[in-house]
Amino acid sequence: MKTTKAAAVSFTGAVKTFGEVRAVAGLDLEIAAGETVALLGRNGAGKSTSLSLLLGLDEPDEGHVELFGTAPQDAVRAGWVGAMLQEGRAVPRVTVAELVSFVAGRYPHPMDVREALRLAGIEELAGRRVDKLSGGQTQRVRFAVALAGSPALLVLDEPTAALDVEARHAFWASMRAYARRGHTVLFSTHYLEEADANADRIVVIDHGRVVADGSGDELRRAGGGSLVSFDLAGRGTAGLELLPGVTSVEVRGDRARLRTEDSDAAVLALAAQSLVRNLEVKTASLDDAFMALTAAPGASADLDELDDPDPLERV
Ligand SMILES: Nc1ncnc2c1ncn2[C@@H]1O[C@H](COP(=O)(O)OP(=O)(O)OP(=O)(O)O)[C@@H](O)[C@H]1O
Repeated sequence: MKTTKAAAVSFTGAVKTFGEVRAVAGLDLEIAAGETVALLGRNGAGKSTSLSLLLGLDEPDEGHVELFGTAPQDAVRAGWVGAMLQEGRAVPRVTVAELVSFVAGRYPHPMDVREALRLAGIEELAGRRVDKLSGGQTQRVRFAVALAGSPALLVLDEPTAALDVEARHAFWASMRAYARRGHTVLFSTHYLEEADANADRIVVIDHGRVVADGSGDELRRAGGGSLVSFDLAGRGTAGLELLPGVTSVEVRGDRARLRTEDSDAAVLALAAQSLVRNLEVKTASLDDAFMALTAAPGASADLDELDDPDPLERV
């Protein structure tokens, strides 16, 4: 039964196992109605499986998943949910407008078809056959299909994966416009900057459970702290892990980098040991924080990768 108080999305101890693999391993997550939430995680972290549970495409082995206080299948059947998934075969021989109209017709309070095409940026494709489109065009048709029912909850699995830069900007502008109307949006992505710019909240999952949940700034603080780099000039690394606030020590060639929660105290301690050659202090990026939050215990990060991230910070 739908109540105004119920969360839009609620995972309680959800588990989904495939043979030996615990794809979702005790997921607890609540998303309030009206929130826009990004789901981040490395390849295989469990994002798509979590979205399948949420959409009622799969059942959890343990725990519960609810949408608006009811079972996912019931919420989907009631027309409260629209989804854009990574896969899905194109329907042959129908036009874009026919497909979007067909989907809209299955919802109780659909969006005007032209409005859905406009929001997805594909008005000019209305008369084109859906099985004759490019990858990016197909992706935007999927977005129009997800919007067609004017759903209270919009679920988007890697929505910008095949889009060029201009299409990405247009997509996020439309997504935000839709969210501003009071709808709940949950999207998964590998693009940290896109998550930071377009979500109220970022949920990081790793090995099938939530490892961080907050705004981009909160994640930077939780996972990153500050990075203090300097030349070792032949000196060893013994004792560096004991300096104030230091949570990790990485060494590449003759250069060391400390991740620390107290960069001022760490720098003073380094100065006392005359270890301030080519000293550099910077706040961790969201990319750094993400890698720290999802790194396997004992894994060492590649300094080149951290110092020269992809402009879009894809993870
Ligand atoms: N149907 C399935 N059968 C067997 N294993 C599966 C199945 N679906 C997912 N898995 C495994 O479960 C784990 C989680 O996969 P999932 O697709 O949910 O991750 P993801 O975070 O969406 O990854 P990506 O970013 O690569 O899309 C992986 O180890 C994957 O190989």
